[in-house]
Amino acid sequence: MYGYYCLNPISQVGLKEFSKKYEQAELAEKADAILVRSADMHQTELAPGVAAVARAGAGVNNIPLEQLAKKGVVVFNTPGANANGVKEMVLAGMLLASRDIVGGIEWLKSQEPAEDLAKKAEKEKKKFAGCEISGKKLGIIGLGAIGVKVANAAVHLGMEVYGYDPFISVDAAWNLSRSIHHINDIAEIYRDCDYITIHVPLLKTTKKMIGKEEISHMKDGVVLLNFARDLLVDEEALCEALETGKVKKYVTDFANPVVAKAPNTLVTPHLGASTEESEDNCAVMAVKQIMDYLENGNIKNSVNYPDCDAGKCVDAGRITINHKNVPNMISQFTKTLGDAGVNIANMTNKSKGDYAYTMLDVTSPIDSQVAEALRNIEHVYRVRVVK
Ligand SMILES: NC(=O)c1ccc[n+]([C@@H]2O[C@H](COP(=O)([O-])OP(=O)(O)OC[C@H]3O[C@@H](n4cnc5c(N)ncnc54)[C@H](O)[C@@H]3O)[C@@H](O)[C@H]2O)c1
Ligand SMILES: O=C(O)[C@H](O)COP(=O)(O)O
Repeated sequence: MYGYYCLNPISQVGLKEFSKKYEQAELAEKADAILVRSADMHQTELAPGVAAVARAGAGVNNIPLEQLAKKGVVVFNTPGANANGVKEMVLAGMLLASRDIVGGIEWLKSQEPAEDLAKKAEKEKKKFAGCEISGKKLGIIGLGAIGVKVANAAVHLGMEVYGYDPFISVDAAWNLSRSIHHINDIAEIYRDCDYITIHVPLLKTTKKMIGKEEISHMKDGVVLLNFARDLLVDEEALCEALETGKVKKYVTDFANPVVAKAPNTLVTPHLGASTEESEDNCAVMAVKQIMDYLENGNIKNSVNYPDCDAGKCVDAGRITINHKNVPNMISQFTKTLGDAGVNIANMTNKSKGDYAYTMLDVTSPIDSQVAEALRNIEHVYRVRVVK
């Protein structure tokens, strides 16, 4: 039996994908795999039995990826599974920033339901008027799963769309509508766009990427949307720009004390992926990835180890090794197996940055002594006898 533990509530549709070989552990220490959404895992000490963490979602800044990689814990996410949910929120955000729809609704709620209400509303409506998004210029920073969907939808809404992503994937590029202007210099987005939306991961290199300098290059009255992570924006600089009207509206999915008291800000409580569909999609993908990893050792959509797929094991045994990406590891593995008289039928080795993963299918069952000998090799983080 395998055990899983959920650090956040995870969609039942996803959890039902677990086969009979799985049960929900009462304690995280008893689990082979952890499922998580936005819970902060940076201070969480995982038990040695935990082999995998699956983030049912995209952003992994809540997970200590390096630290877990060094313990041989593979961290997965679910790329694209909640992208449509976020896209719809971004479109709603642009519309809410363009006319004072929220203000209008609140005004009406505050009125007595008197006979002359319709007349009064006609008189007041100019206070809540605004502009249309059709014909306006939208700049998208980050053309991944979400950025591409926002770009294509905005084209259909009549916007002129400018996209910037120096690391765009081939898949994302293929999915992008041909009418999107591909921008190589982000300054063009700041200079020309009426609406700017950010869809990049929070990394050391992207933290506060929108600061005082960047805002100063933006058009007066720009609308800034942030459905990615709050720390991407220097919110002190942003508040100044909101006060002066340089930024007309800031639409963000991330509540914090700074934006909560800032003027001209529309804050939603991290709702981007909170739809039935996105929650189900993410959970299903996360669960499938965990099962394939625990049962077969295959890695798909990991963010700290390379993807590696050897299919189902048809030989007598399969052993997987998480290790540092340094010279002379494979020769030590093959020597250890060779010395123990174990014949290798198939071998796959992949690396990602400092970390590597080796899958070995062997023609005789692996005993615990051989596994222990592999564990004792320097720079080996984890050895699993999968079969
Ligand atoms: N509000 C929500 O509920 C919600 C939901 C999903 C994702 N997110 C956030 O949105 C982010 C993006 O999600 P995604 O699914 O599109 O991820 P993704 O990995 O598919 O796309 C991210 C894109 O950003 C690009 N990028 C990285 N650094 C860049 C830079 N400096 N400049 C321009 N582009 C850069 C990458 O090349 C990639 O194409 C996530 O990391 C997460 O933080 C928020
Ligand atoms: O990165 C993500 O996928 C989103 O921020 C969604 O987070 P959530 O799963 O906690 O809603």
